[in-house]
Amino acid sequence: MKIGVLDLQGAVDEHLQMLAQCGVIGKKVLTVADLDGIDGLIIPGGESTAIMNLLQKFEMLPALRDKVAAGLPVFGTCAGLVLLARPDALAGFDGEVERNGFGRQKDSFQEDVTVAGFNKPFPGVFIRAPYLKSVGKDVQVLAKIDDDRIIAVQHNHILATAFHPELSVDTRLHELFIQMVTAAN
Ligand SMILES: NC(=O)CC[C@H](N)C(=O)O
Repeated sequence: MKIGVLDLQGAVDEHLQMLAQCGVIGKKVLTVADLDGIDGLIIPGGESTAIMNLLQKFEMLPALRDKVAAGLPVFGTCAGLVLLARPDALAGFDGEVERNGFGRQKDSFQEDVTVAGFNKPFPGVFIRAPYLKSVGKDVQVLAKIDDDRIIAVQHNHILATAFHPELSVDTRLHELFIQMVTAAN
């Protein structure tokens, strides 16, 4: 199994280390050609506007959009969630994003979150994190915070979290994604 990590900007090495801990060798994806032959893709956190600009600059956006539409499993964390939700970016699922949704006071924080299907809380690392105000009917909400802020979703072959699982020691979300990749291939 080959899982790519989009390497334009953001927390790339941490995702590669997490994949390695799960027994999967990740591959850095820097060009359109790198998208060929991968079974799944992780889009890291960072700055969604910067990643979007680089996707356009390196002419990767149409190819990646097509792959997402064709069923390539994608796991987006933080800025990756923003790009998956934006209709003009990857349009991976239907959701209304509030960027930097936790404001200045709580720019960065750690909080245990309850994730559907997990038997104990997940240590959520939030860094200028977005949240989803609402999602489409066919999008499964995996976690919420503060009652109504959606922070993890699954939609068919798409997984997205507002927090950074790669910055925790908990591999369960990466394992879930690896299962999704296995199931899709
Ligand atoms: N840690 C992050 O990925 C922050 C995301 C950033 N606030 C954005 O909108 O792109």
